[in-house]
Amino acid sequence: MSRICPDPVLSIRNLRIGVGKHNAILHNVSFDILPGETYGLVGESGSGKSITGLSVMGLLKRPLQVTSGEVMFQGQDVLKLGNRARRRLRGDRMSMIFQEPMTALNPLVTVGRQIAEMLVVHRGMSWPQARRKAVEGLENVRVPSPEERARSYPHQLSGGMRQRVMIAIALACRPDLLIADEPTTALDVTVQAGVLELIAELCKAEGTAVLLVSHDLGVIANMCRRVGVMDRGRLVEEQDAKALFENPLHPYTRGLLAARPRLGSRTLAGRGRLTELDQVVASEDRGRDAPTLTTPREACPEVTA
Ligand SMILES: Nc1ncnc2c1ncn2[C@@H]1O[C@H](COP(=O)(O)OP(=O)(O)OP(=O)(O)O)[C@@H](O)[C@H]1O
Repeated sequence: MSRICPDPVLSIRNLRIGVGKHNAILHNVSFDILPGETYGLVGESGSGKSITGLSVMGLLKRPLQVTSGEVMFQGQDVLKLGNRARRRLRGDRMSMIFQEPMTALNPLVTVGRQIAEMLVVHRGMSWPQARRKAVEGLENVRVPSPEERARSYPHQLSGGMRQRVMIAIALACRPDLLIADEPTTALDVTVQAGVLELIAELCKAEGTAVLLVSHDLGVIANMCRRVGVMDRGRLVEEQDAKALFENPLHPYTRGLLAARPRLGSRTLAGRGRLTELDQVVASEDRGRDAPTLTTPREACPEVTA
């Protein structure tokens, strides 16, 4: 029996990004994301994860620019679209959650209005209708007292609540692709797991594909079906998450895995994020040494400098 493989929602082909036209910092990156799939991009700081996500959204800022390649979104090369067409896609069929919601939220506008605005702009709803939907959106992301919170300004909410608002904005128009760039890195460990679970649950319910950018292998292991590993602007390995953690092929990936925090002799990757966080919190409670961290290159000398 033959299986029908759906067309990818996102297909990046030989993407190169440079500082200006010549100084390449992303080199021929290619990967696909299938509808409803959560794909993880992992790698050290500066490896090129964020600029990959930003280029899909059309949010790269000068001096960075795409110098060659294709970013096919639902069969259309978004790099060939004009600014207006890209703005129409953003927030509607593709959206993004950033690490620090305060930089993405408008501090002068209530959160309810910021959610409603997406529905007015992209769905043509009236303001009263969009406002009702915004309250529903806040309820969906489990913001308590959503009616009241809709009238709050971002600074009146906690970091975790602000990130939930960002998720409500990003998912308001039921996008086909969500790019989540380190969505929980800025949050307390106690709220990180809840926010990740929320993203996973809502995207699963809507069939939204997710590009999850993270340096945290525990997060990637818990959330993603497939994983791409980035090292200095190159995608050096791509595997199913389970296979990657059990049998990493590239020396850099082996280094990355060896460099992850360890508690005692047990490794953390491949186990639930909640379990990992529980262990970290428990070890801190007991006043043990914090997990030791090394860089992948220190941990795995095979990796070339
Ligand atoms: N505005 C910019 N001008 C010049 N170089 C930049 C700019 N923004 C990013 N870069 C460079 O692009 C490379 C990739 O950066 P990117 O932010 O994508 O890394 P990352 O893997 O997401 O790391 P992090 O998790 O720290 O953000 C880095 O070498 C960085 O110095």
